[in-house]
Amino acid sequence: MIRLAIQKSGRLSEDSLSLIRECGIGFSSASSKLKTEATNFPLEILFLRDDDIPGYVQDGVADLGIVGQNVLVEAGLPELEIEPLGFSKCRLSLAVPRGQAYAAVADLQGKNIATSYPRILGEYLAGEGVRAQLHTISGSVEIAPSIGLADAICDIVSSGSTLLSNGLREVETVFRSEAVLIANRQLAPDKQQLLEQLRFRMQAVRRARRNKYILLNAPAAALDAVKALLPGIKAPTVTPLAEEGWVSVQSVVNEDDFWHITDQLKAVGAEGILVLPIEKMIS
Ligand SMILES: Nc1ncnc2c1ncn2[C@@H]1O[C@H](COP(=O)(O)OP(=O)(O)OP(=O)(O)O)[C@@H](O)[C@H]1O
Ligand SMILES: O=P(O)(O)OC[C@H]1O[C@H](OP(=O)(O)OP(=O)(O)O)[C@H](O)[C@@H]1O
Ligand SMILES: [Mg+2]
Repeated sequence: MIRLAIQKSGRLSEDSLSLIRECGIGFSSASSKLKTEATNFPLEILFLRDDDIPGYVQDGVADLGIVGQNVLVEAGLPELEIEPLGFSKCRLSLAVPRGQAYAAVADLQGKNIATSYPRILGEYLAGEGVRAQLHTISGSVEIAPSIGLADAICDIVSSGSTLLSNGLREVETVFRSEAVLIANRQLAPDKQQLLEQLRFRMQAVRRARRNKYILLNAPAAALDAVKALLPGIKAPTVTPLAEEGWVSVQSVVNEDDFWHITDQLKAVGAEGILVLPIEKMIS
């Protein structure tokens, strides 16, 4: 049995649970339960505050964890990271009141900065040669300037709407973060094997999420152009259509390139383009 710690409730919870489910692992998740066992994989899930997860994995209380890189690095345990998971992407940024003049990070010299990330911010400012007083607070950091607690803040930003509604302006990106899988460094061989199985499934799920299955019809004369646009995993599948001079092409396309490639496919004469989600993708 391997133990995985995930956030009980917050920004990481839903995506962590869906990732485990998409790995084909079933479990019951009553919101009051702090621990559950998977029904079809030797896995126990612990539901914790995210700040506690790196320490628990380091100490072996949990074998694995899902946590934001911001929390992991702030805990001083970046070496526990083994796999980026592609969700909960955000950044740690410095922000100042909108009306306040700001040209460069040197303007923060001698200022009071409120943050929940004193280690990451401290290292960043030291790298920039700036000395400032850091005030560590554990939440609602964005209100610090308006209540006279600080001249600037450093906190998590995603859409920027929290900064906007608190009259703040983002001025520097200090750190970029996403959710990662972390693991204890001294797992017993049987747990190491379970970790590898889980990691393999997570990679297949992530690869599938990043790609789409594409089917289209094209004039045979345009086949070389279509093949060049859709190289697929190895090569696209090409089958003749019942109509002379036409072929059907099936391939895999990266989600990020999808719209751009579709425009080019239409330009070379492709028709009836169908795009389907992929459930798992094993390379
Ligand atoms: N707005 C956001 N967009 C994307 N990711 C975010 C956002 N806010 C936070 N995150 C990521 O999700 C993690 C958890 O955020 P959340 O706000 O739920 O933490 P928390 O309030 O500290 O939770 P807990 O109660 O578990 O301590 C953060 O550490 C960060 O990695
Ligand atoms: O740039 P935005 O999209 O506005 O996101 C940023 C906000 O999101 C997080 O807080 P969250 O909403 O998770 O609440 P919390 O402070 O209770 O953790 C974070 O602490 C910021 O305040
Ligand atoms: Mg927390």
